[in-house]
Formats: sequence, structure tokens, C-alpha cells
Amino acid sequence: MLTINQLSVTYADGTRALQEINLQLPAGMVGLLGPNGAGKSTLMRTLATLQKPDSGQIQFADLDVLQQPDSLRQQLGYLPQYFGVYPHMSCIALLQHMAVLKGIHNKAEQQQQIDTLLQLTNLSAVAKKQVASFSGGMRQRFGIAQALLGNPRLLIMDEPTAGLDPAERERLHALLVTISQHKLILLSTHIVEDIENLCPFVALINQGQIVQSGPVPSLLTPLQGRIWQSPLRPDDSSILLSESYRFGIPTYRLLSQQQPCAAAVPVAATLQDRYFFELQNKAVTDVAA
Ligand SMILES: Nc1ncnc2c1ncn2[C@@H]1O[C@H](COP(=O)(O)OP(=O)(O)OP(=O)(O)O)[C@@H](O)[C@H]1O
Repeated sequence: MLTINQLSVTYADGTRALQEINLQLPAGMVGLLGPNGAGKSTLMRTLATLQKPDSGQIQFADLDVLQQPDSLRQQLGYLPQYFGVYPHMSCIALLQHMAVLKGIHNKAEQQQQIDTLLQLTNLSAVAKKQVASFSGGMRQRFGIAQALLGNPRLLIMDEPTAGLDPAERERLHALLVTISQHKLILLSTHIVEDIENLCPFVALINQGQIVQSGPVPSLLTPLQGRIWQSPLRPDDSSILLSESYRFGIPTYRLLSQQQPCAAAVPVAATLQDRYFFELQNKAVTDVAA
């Protein structure tokens, strides 16, 4: 549904934020996962036609996005990473204003869409309050409501769950699943759990390059049967993927063909394992025999 070919973006100071990116994304929820500075926001802004690439092509359905940015904007909803400062306007007044900017001039249609979106995002009760007074979670839900004006086919969301408490994050997940029918929702995050919860398809980005993309199960298959969890860090040739703590006790996740030490138990591979593996710039064939 969305095809990206040889897309490169270089900033004025010479930073090569995107380097010849190629991607094919299907409809549904797609995760763009990468560490800080990987190039996620640059890619999202370029897809949203807010900044121009040095070179490359973007095709959305039958639309050449870089040649027809205005046509793309009519089908696009965008939730930026930072909204900046809100004007002192009520939620409903701001949505009415944004509806006009999106070309929804008919008052009855405007009202009907806004009412539906306020209900969907659970903001009806606070519609007359100023958005500037909203909590972080309410602002994100407002951000989604404005992005959904005009029923866009492509929804781009840059780190939508950043800074939300667990209950707000769950609410947002439920909302995203509800709206994901018949759309491509591209969701960027560095929170692996968000992608595991929501996205059947993922693209991993690191240092301006797509290092893997595909249906999540296909990314896990090469690691199955090779992931081990151990309370000790073995002194062998296994690849250390991550070190985490539970109640202050360390747990190591390791990639190895064989049991790395007597304390290691086999566990199912997760997206987080693949992500940490890719950040080490290794190929699956590097796994110790
Ligand atoms: N306006 C800019 N001028 C120069 N360099 C920039 C600019 N914006 C981003 N960069 C650089 O481009 C690279 C990619 O940045 P980008 O913000 O796209 O990454 P990101 O994956 O969204 O990171 P984060 O998760 O921290 O938001 C980084 O090295 C960043 O420092």
C-alpha cells in the first residue's frame, strides 16, 4: 500500500538521517521501531510531506506522494511527536478550526465528524475545555481526534504513547486497534512492547537505515530455539542480547545454538530479542554454532 524507494534525507549540517531507504508496507498497523536518533521522525515527516528528501520515491496506493503532496495531504492524518504550544481555544473550537483546514467546510458534516471523534476518543465531556489544560493522555487523544478528521486512509503517528501512564497507554492501544480497519497506521516508537501489542508488521530502523522489515512472526522464526535466559552471564561465545533486572536480580537473554551454561533455560524469541540483535549489526548466520 505504501512503497518507499531509495529515500535519502540529509540535514544542512551534513547529518545523513535517512540513507537510501526501501520499504513496502501493507495496510493495517505497522510499527517503525528504532532507538533515539535512528531517523524515525525524519521518515515520518518526510512521508507526511512536511520535509523534502534529497532523493527517492514514495508511492501511496496509486499516488506519487512527492509529485502530488496536496493529494496525499487530503488522505493523511498526522500526529506529530510534539504538538508545540496550544492556542487558548477549547477542544471543540480547535477541532472545528482544524476541520476547516482539512477542507471540511460543510457545518453539518463538520459537527457530525467532530461529535463522532469526541466520542471515539472519550473527550465529549471535556469538549468545551481548553486543550492547553488537558493532561498528557487527553492531549494525545485530542491529537488522534484531529488526525482522524476527514477519515484519512494513511495515519502517521510519531511516538503516540510517549509520556503516558499505563492506563492511558492501554486506552490509546484500544483506540488505535478500533480505528485501524481499512487504513495504514504507521506508528513510530522505541517502545518494543507497543509494537508487540499492536502491530502485525514491523520495520526496524537504525542509523538511518532499515535493518529488517516484515510480519513480526517472520522476524522471530530465525531466532526460535536459540534464545536462552540465564541468571548468570556465561563466559562463552553466545551473543548477549540484553541484561535486565527483576526485583533487582539480573536476567541475561542470550543467543546461542547450544545451551550457554547449566543455569540457562530455553525461552521463546521475542521482538525485543530481534531488535537488540539487529542493533548489534549482526547477521543471523553469526550465531555461534
Ligand atoms: N533539524 C535537524 N538538523 C540536523 N540534524 C537533525 C535534525 N533533525 C534530526 N537530526 C538528526 O538526524 C538524525 C535522525 O533524527 P530523528 O529525529 O529523525 O530520529 P528519531 O529516530 O526520531 O529519534 P528520537 O527517537 O530521539 O526522536 C539524528 O542524528 C538527529 O540528531
